[in-house]
Amino acid sequence: MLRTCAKRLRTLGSPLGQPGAQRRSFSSEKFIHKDYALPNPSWSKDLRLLFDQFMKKCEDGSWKRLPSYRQNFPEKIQEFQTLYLDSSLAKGEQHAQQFPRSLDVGLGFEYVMFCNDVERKVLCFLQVGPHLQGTPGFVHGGAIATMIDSTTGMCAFRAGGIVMTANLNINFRSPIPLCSVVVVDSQLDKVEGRKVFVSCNVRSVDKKTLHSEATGLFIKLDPDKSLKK
Ligand SMILES: CCCCCCCC/C=C\CCCCCCCC(=O)SCCNC(=O)CCNC(=O)[C@H](O)C(C)(C)COP(=O)(O)OP(=O)(O)OC[C@H]1O[C@@H](n2cnc3c(N)ncnc32)[C@H](O)[C@@H]1OP(=O)(O)O
Repeated sequence: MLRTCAKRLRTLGSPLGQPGAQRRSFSSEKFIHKDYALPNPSWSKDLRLLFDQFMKKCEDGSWKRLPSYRQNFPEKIQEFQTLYLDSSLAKGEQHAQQFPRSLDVGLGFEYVMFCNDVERKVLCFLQVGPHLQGTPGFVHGGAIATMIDSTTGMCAFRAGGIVMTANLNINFRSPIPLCSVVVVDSQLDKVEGRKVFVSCNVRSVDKKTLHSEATGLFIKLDPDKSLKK
């Protein structure tokens, strides 16, 4: 698996074999507003198959592919600031990027999310790159938690608007091989006032292996309480 992964990355001209190659400029509009939830040469056959299968399901409108950018659009940041922050945008934050999109193509998280708002589900098809290693040959638990947080967070966001994670509870059942593809499957359980409850599991593509199970509690932000910085 790792060998196939390294081969795909070499085709990409990835920095894996050439230190310093393909470094991005932070200010590059091209990278910031590029939709990363679309196939690129680092995607394995498994990831492409899942992508194609769900793009077909999008045709009748029941499922929707969610685009994904490295940086939120300025108007979204402005809206968030106006509603929830009491201080001005700090210098460093002008270059802030979404954490799961911050690694070079193919090396970290390669993923696409699809949502079904009637079933209140968000699925994430995820390929875990070689820079996400924890135990040799397997994915770091923090990397798994990141994508569980992002997928359940998106599920909560679609139901409740702007939310923050208050609690994430994960059982790691079996390790995820590095460079494999997994399915992160999240489901909205209930909404109680400002509390949004979501559950999630992570399985292999053939569904035979349960890698992780999780529950998340998200709180809808209260515009009357600003977040302190
Ligand atoms: C910039 C633009 C944005 C636009 C977005 C656009 C597109 C993107 C869309 C989607 C992507 C989503 C993907 C991202 C996913 C990543 C999300 C993260 O990782 S977030 C970072 C980690 N989380 C924190 O750092 C939170 C730290 N905690 C807090 O700030 C507060 O505790 C907060 C906001 C969560 C709640 O604070 P309170 O003051 O508003 O609310 P209180 O009154 O404390 O709680 C409300 C109710 O919730 C319960 N509650 C709160 N925390 C709880 C907990 N940990 N366990 C159980 N219950 C809890 C309380 O007991 C209370 O319940 P009772 O109403 O009394 O019944």
